[in-house]
Amino acid sequence: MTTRVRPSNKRCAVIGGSGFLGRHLVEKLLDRGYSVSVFDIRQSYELPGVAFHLGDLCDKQALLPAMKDVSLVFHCASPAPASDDRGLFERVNIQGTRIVIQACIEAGVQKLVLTSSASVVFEGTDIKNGREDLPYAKKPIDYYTETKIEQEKLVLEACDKEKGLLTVAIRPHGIFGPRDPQLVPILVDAARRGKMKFIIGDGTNLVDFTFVENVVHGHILAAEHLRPDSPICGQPYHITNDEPVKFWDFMSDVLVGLGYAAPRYHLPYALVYGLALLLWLLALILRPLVSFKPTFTPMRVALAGTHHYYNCERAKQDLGYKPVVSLKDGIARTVQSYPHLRQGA
Ligand SMILES: NC(=O)C1=CN([C@@H]2O[C@H](COP(=O)(O)OP(=O)(O)OC[C@H]3O[C@@H](n4cnc5c(N)ncnc54)[C@H](O)[C@@H]3O)[C@@H](O)[C@H]2O)C=CC1
Ligand SMILES: CC(C)=CCC[C@@H](C)[C@H]1CC[C@H]2C3=C(CC[C@]12C)[C@@]1(C)CCC(=O)C[C@@H]1CC3
Repeated sequence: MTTRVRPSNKRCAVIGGSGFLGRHLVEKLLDRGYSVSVFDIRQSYELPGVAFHLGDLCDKQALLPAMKDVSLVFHCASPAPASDDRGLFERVNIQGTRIVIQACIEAGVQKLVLTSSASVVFEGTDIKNGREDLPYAKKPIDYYTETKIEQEKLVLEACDKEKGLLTVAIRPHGIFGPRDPQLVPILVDAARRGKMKFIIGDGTNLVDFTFVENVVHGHILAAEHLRPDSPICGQPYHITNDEPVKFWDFMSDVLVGLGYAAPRYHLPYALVYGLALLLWLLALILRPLVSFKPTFTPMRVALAGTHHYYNCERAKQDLGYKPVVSLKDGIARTVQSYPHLRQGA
C-alpha cells in the first residue's frame, strides 16, 4: 500500500520566483513561515529556505519535482511585455499555463494563484474605476495582453472543487518598487536620451501604479482565503494602491526624485499616437533589413495618455485587502533603491 504524504499547507511553489514580483513574493512568504520552492528558467539570487528548480514551465516533467508535497502554487511567470514575439507569448502564457494546471492536478496541489493583469480589459481607451465584471478586451493592445486573457480564462475555468484544485487570479496594475527591471529603468533611459521633456495629452489622465508589496499582500491574502466554501474560488481580483494618480505626476515624482527634470511641454495625444503607429509600421516593414525598437510604441502612448484605473472594492470585501504601503512611501522607497540610476551617477 502506498501512503500519500499530505502536503503541508505552509509549503508552496512560486513559478517565476526569480522575477521582480516573484522574488518579493518569495521574501514575504519566508517571513510568514512558508517553505518555498522556486521554479524559473533562471536563478537570479540565493536565499536560505528557498529550493530552486530550473526549467521551462512548458515542460511538465521539469515542473513536477518543484510541486512535490506542495499544497499551494503561485504562477507569476511570463515573458516580458515589451517583447513582440507572438509565438513565445502563446507558448509560455497559454500552452505553458495548461501544463502548469495539469502538473498541479497530478501533483495533488490544492490551490493555484495566478498573477494576471488588469490590462486584460484594456483596449487603449479610457477605463475609470473599472470593476472585475468589465468584459475582456475584444481588441487587446498587444500579444502580451491577448495571451494574458487566455491564461486567466484557463486558470479560472480550472477551479474544480471535485478535482480538489481551487484557483483565483490577481489582477495588479502598474507594479513598481525596488528591483523593478521595467518601469524606472525605461523611464530613466528615456530621460537620459532627452525624451522625457513632453507630456502626452493634457496630463490629467489618472492611472493606478501599485507598490510591489501591496501586490504581494493581495496574493497572500487570496491564497489564505481560498477554501472550497469561499466566494473567491474561480474569481479575478483587482489589486491596486487604491490611489489613482495622474500618470504624468507619478512620472515626474520618480524623475525628480532621481534628479531629472519633470516633463513640461504638452503634445496632442492623437498626434503622438499617430506617429507611434507610423513608426511601428516602419519597423515592421523594415524588419528584414534593419532592426530598431522605437521608444514610442502605440501601446506605450496609450498607457501614457489615457485613464486606466480600477476599483478594488471586491478584494477589500472578500479578501480583507487594504494597501499596506501608500503611494508616497512606495515612490520614496523606490527612488532610494536606485542610486545607480540617479542623474550623474
Ligand atoms: N510588472 C507589472 O507591472 C505587471 C506584471 N504583471 C504580471 O506579473 C507577473 C510577474 O511580472 P514581473 O515580475 O514584472 O516580470 P519578470 O519578468 O520580472 O518575472 C517573470 C519571471 O518569469 C520567468 N519566466 C519567463 N518565462 C518562463 C518560462 N517559460 N518558464 C519558467 N519561468 C519563466 C522569468 O525568468 C522571470 O523570472 C507576470 O505574470 C506579469 O504578467 C501584471 C500586471 C502588471
Ligand atoms: C500603469 C502601467 C500599466 C504602467 C506600465 C509601465 C510601463 C508600460 C511604463 C513605464 C515607463 C513608461 C514610459 C512610457 C510609456 C509607458 C511606460 C513604458 C513612455 C514611453 C511614454 C512616452 C514618453 O513620453 C516616454 C515614456 C517613457 C516611460
